[in-house]
Amino acid sequence: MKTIALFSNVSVIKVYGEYPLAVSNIFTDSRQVTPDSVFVCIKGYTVDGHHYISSAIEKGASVIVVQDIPDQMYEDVCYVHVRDTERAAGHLANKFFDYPSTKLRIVGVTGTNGKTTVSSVINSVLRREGYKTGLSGTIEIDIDGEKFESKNTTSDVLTMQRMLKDMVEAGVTDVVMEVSSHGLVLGRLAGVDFQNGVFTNLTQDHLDFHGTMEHYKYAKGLLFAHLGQDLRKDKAAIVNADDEVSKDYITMTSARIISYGIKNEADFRAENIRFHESKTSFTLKTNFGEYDLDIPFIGEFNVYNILSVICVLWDKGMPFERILMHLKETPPPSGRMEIFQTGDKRNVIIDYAHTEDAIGKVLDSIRMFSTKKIISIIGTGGGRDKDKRPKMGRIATEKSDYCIFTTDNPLDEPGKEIVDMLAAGAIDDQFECIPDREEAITRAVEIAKEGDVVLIAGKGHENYQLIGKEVVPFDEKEITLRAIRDYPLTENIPTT
Ligand SMILES: CC(=O)N[C@H]1[C@@H](OP(=O)(O)OP(=O)(O)OC[C@H]2O[C@@H](n3ccc(=O)[nH]c3=O)[C@H](O)[C@@H]2O)O[C@H](CO)[C@@H](O)[C@@H]1O[C@H](C)C(=O)N[C@@H](C)C(=O)N[C@H](CCC(=O)O)C(=O)O
Ligand SMILES: Nc1ncnc2c1ncn2[C@@H]1O[C@H](COP(=O)(O)OP(=O)(O)OP(=O)(O)O)[C@@H](O)[C@H]1O
Ligand SMILES: N[C@H](CCC[C@H](N)C(=O)O)C(=O)O
Ligand SMILES: [Mg+2]
Repeated sequence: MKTIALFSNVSVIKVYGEYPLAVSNIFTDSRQVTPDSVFVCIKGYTVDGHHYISSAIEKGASVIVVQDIPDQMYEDVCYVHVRDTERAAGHLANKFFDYPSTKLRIVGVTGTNGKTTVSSVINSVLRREGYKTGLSGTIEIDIDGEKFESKNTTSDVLTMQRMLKDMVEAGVTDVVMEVSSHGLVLGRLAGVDFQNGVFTNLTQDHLDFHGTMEHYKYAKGLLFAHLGQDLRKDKAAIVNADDEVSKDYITMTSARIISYGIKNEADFRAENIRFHESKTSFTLKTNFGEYDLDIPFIGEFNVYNILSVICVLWDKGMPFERILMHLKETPPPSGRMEIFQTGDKRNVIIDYAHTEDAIGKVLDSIRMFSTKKIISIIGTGGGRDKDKRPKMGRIATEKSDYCIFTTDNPLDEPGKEIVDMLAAGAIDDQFECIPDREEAITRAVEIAKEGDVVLIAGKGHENYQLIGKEVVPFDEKEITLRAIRDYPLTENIPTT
């Protein structure tokens, strides 16, 4: 692309040297740089991209975008000084990849919990119906069935625009994207033209990053601001009528509003909900009729998730009977309330709950069909929102019969510190602390009796533990099966 054209929308303070006629690519990571490309220096939380200018030039970068003017400048290299390199990266990426989001119908899903579940189900139903789709979120990036690793729930602005361009080239028409609060405030979604914004819920998480719930609420609201005020584009915000915060989000957009809920009045409302061991039934009330529905999901929270899915699919114009037909047969994504078939009479559930709200709701759901004891394994990540730890410990002890507090990606934080903070919230002494997660799982299986439920919370689909700087392979299913073999039930006396 012509360099002058590429920079036409960027607020440039000064250009040192001359723009080369054209550039071949853009990067924010020096390790990926290829010849004749643009390298944008981003000041990160860990390092400053300006430190990698030499390395980017060695790899052939011909334009360097800086926020701080370097002491030494090489001849033959063009330096572009801007006020904010992160913002510039958003403009450059959109321009370079030719505004791919405007060629796609994009659904953005935000909220503290439920984003992966909702996005995955929307994507699966659209595919079953024959749409060519793209999915991006916590578990993976999936372009019409081809899967790629996803480093973040919402990718950095360059990965985002490159991914959307790849989706356009693959013939994708509809995209479902998880939108994290970090993604919204860190400019990762700059320029993304959403057709739908979905709000699941807002409860405590990520206060290490956002500081207060008010800032966290505002961050998620930015998705609805992204939907914009241009009424020539047909856009809809899909909000949870039972979450107070929806009122604030409605004021942030002029898009059409579609609401769903269970308690309050809503366009799509679930009534007469019946919970079963491996499915949930309810009556869906709409302005155009009532429908009975069975979904292969457990828990009231999943009724909310599926209601939001219905709103999106309906807004896309999918025939209603077909939506309902597909939903009967579309399972949850991996590691979300997954009943792990071990062949043993101890029941094991693998779930991704890592907030107070999710743990409480998951335990309530299990309690609804479980007549024996619930043993929960609860952990949190190192360095993250420390304030949520005692709250997670409290709700877990309140709603389980026994808890084992452990680690879940401790990073550089000592495991003991993490488990002690979880235990600080315990309401009784029915718990123990085992920082080593493998030992914690083994212990839970060892003490569980026939019919008991072992809930392994926090990691869901993750097949690793982040310890220090290491990514240690960690397979909860393998560990569980080993524990079942090492501690067979016959040695246990069944609970009465
Ligand atoms: C706090 C945070 O968001 N950090 C993100 C940030 O990392 P960072 O600021 O540490 O980056 P850095 O390592 O300092 O690097 C700065 C710059 O130097 C460049 N660099 C670095 C090294 C090098 O050799 N050469 C080089 O050019 C980097 O490419 C980068 O441009 O930029 C990285 C690249 O975009 C992100 O992957 C990283 O996410 C980390 C992994 C992370 O854990 N983020 C979490 C907090 C997060 O964003 N979570 C949300 C989910 C929340 C939810 O689910 O609700 C998410 O969307 O994932
Ligand atoms: N609507 C909901 N309300 C409360 N808890 C939920 C809801 N949906 C799912 N959960 C719980 O939260 C966990 C995470 O769900 P999911 O992965 O769908 O959310 P997410 O928003 O994508 O999370 P993350 O931000 O960590 O990627 C689930 O395993 C379940 O325990
Ligand atoms: N999206 C969540 C993932 C948490 C997953 C859990 N396994 C942990 O590491 O705490 C976050 O960024 O906090
Ligand atoms: Mg997710």
